[in-house]
Amino acid sequence: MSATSSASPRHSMPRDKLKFVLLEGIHRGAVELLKDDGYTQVVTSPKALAGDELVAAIADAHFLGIRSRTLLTDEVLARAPKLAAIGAFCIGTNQIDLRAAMRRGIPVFNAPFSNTRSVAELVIAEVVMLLRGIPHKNAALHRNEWLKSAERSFEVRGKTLGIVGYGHIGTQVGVLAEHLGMRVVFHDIEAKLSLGNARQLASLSAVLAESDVVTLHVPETPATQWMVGQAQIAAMRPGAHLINASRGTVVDIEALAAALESGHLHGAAVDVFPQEPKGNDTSFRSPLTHFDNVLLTPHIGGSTAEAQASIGLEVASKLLRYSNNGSTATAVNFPEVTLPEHTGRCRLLHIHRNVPGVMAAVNERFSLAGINIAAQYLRTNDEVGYVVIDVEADASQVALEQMCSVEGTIRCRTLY
Ligand SMILES: NC(=O)c1ccc[n+]([C@@H]2O[C@H](COP(=O)([O-])OP(=O)(O)OC[C@H]3O[C@@H](n4cnc5c(N)ncnc54)[C@H](O)[C@@H]3O)[C@@H](O)[C@H]2O)c1
Ligand SMILES: O=C(O)[C@H](O)COP(=O)(O)O
Repeated sequence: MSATSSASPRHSMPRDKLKFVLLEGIHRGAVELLKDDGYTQVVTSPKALAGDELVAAIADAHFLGIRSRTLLTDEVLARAPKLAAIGAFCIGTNQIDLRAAMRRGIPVFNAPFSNTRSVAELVIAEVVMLLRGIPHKNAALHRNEWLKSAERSFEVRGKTLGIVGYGHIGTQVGVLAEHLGMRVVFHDIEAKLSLGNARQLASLSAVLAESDVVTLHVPETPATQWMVGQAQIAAMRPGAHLINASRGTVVDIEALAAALESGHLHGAAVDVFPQEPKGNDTSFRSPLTHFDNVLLTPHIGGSTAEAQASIGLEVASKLLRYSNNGSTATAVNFPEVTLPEHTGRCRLLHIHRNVPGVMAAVNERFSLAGINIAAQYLRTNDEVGYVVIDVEADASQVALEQMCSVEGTIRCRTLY
């Protein structure tokens, strides 16, 4: 495969010349899958990189794998000219400038539900722990203080769980909570099919007012940034608990700390933070470390053996499929083209600006050069078009040159 600009069309590169860079301790199963498929150049790092270190690491990478902590801005992408695709080995893709990647002709793939169950199980465990007051009692006992008491210790049965963001994780949490006998209410910006006896309420404030525990499962977007601040926490029931395993920017930590300090909230569980360390060798600071009644976890909602193994295979497979076959199915920022095998033919991939005349120019050039198009697949969005063309193998060089020199080309490459 080669990812080229219109100025320098090239033929396919052998798999062992293509470089994968996998950051943030991506599961070894991904590395094995890539190597088994002939991609021998796989460079790994256990932590997230930033600044010059990141730029140096991806300067000659064809494929990049990250998790939630590597920030891929347009400036960073501009310094990775060979980058053909990005794999987010997680659910969230807010750490990537998706539009910038699309404009550079780089599809982004993720694992939309491989760690869903892991997050849901952690949240359910936290609901039980918080309602029993375990974080506080556990911390006290570690200090040799014996707090045998039923004060502020409750069963979850019959209590109300408020879910904000009723998507993959939110629905799983709701189902598990009902199995424990909880009442489930939720808020989502979309009308959602309620599972079990869950009820969608009209507003966030209605959920806050009705819930003994509120758990957040929204993505990071402009609308969810700091969506739970002083006013929203004040609207929660006195003695309620807050759980955040979504993104650190969803909750105003200072407001949460103030509500814990005043006793308005009886506890919280927080897995994600506005600033998170890049690796395990960096120390962590937060106003929340001061509170015994707060369960703090280092963004490990999705960090189980099962989830990481599954994510490793899922996202590596998507990158392989794009590299070997051209398929962009399930890409989160790109026109999705699902393709059959192309045995015996040459496959040309062309990513272009979606402006009038590009496809006409491609087809006209092929026609003038006498190249027969065996199959053609096209998908576009507002800005970008992705066309895949199968031609007879002996026409591949001319076809690639014709296609890559069309005005509006962002990237083009060929597969065999
Ligand atoms: N802690 C972890 O390790 C961990 C693991 C996986 C995912 N996450 C985070 O959890 C988030 C949710 O994951 P998911 O798989 O359930 O996503 P999802 O896309 O399936 O569900 C998100 C839901 O939030 C809703 N939503 C969006 N904006 C909203 C708003 N402003 N108000 C109310 N609802 C809104 C959406 O309509 C959707 O139903 C991810 O985006 C990721 O940031 C964290
Ligand atoms: O978006 C996600 O899937 C979670 O936040 C997990 O991210 P991680 O892979 O960095 O743990």
